Amino acid sequence: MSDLRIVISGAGGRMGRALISAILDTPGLALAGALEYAGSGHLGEDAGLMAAGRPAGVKVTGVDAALPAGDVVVDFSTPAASVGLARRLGASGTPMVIGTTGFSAADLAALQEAAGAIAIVRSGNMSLGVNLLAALTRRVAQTLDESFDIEIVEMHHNKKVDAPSGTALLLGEAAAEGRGRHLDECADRGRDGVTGARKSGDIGFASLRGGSVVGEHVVIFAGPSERIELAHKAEDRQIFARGALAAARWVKGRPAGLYSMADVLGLADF
Ligand SMILES: NC(=O)C1=CN([C@@H]2O[C@H](COP(=O)(O)OP(=O)(O)OC[C@H]3O[C@@H](n4cnc5c(N)ncnc54)[C@H](OP(=O)(O)O)[C@@H]3O)[C@@H](O)[C@H]2O)C=CC1
Ligand SMILES: O=C(O)C1=N[C@H](C(=O)O)C[C@H](O)C1
Repeated sequence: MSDLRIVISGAGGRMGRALISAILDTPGLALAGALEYAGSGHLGEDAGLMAAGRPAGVKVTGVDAALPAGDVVVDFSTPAASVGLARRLGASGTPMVIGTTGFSAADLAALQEAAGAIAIVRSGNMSLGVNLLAALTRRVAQTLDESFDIEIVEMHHNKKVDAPSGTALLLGEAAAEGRGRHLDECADRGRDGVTGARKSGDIGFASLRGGSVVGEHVVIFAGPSERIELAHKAEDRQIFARGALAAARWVKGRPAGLYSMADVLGLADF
């Protein structure tokens, strides 16, 4: 069988480089393109040298040169870039895996629309561990009543630009779903000053930033005289790269639609 040809969008970033390195190390996968924006200082570099210190024979290019050779596009860039790319891929029918976070409600609506034309897997976290944690969070939230307050604490490196993290929101959505609610109705995304007592049923978020932390999340169920904590600690970005590449294999040939990592990992009915 021929190799799956993957185009990486956001190629020069932390995740872009982790993905290129993983593709070069994985039999059955081929790097077909490495995409950056028009003014990027990486344009023209060999993507393999940039990411892994060994040539791949694929240059970092703009969108026009990068897209045509790919079976699947894997995108870890910025919300505006991801939305633009998803719209553009509608014309070729090329499926897409999106790991980017920090989307607005309007961005998410645009991705939903784009998924009318192509298959898209989108997840705020591509790792097996976090997606299992989300399934556990849904179960625990379903089991406990609202005398248990749900708080989600996350910590990331000091270069991260969005908060709460995409993972924290994914976990919050799982908790809200477990309670039969929608996160938009009950999220408390930041406290400062005299905020008043905590509202029962809210799902609270707190974000810490510092150093080189890859990504840590704790879901706290704080009840009367006892507390349950479910936690995940990412030690290496390769866990996200592995998940994204599994999603790339899975999404090729799927009908148009918006899919999650729970679909890819078979956790949807967990
Ligand atoms: N779902 C998951 O499992 C994970 C998701 N993420 C998310 O992925 C995203 C990227 O993270 P990370 O790699 O750490 O961030 P980086 O800032 O290191 O990488 C983003 C890259 O995208 C580039 N870029 C900017 N605009 C465009 C464009 N129009 N087209 C193509 N590339 C563009 C940036 O270039 P420049 O730097 O020059 O602006 C940069 O090289 C974030 O939203 C992050 O939260 C991260 C890890 C795991
Ligand atoms: O920006 C990051 O680094 C990460 N972003 C994702 C998020 O927003 O949750 C996933 C991971 O935690 C790392």
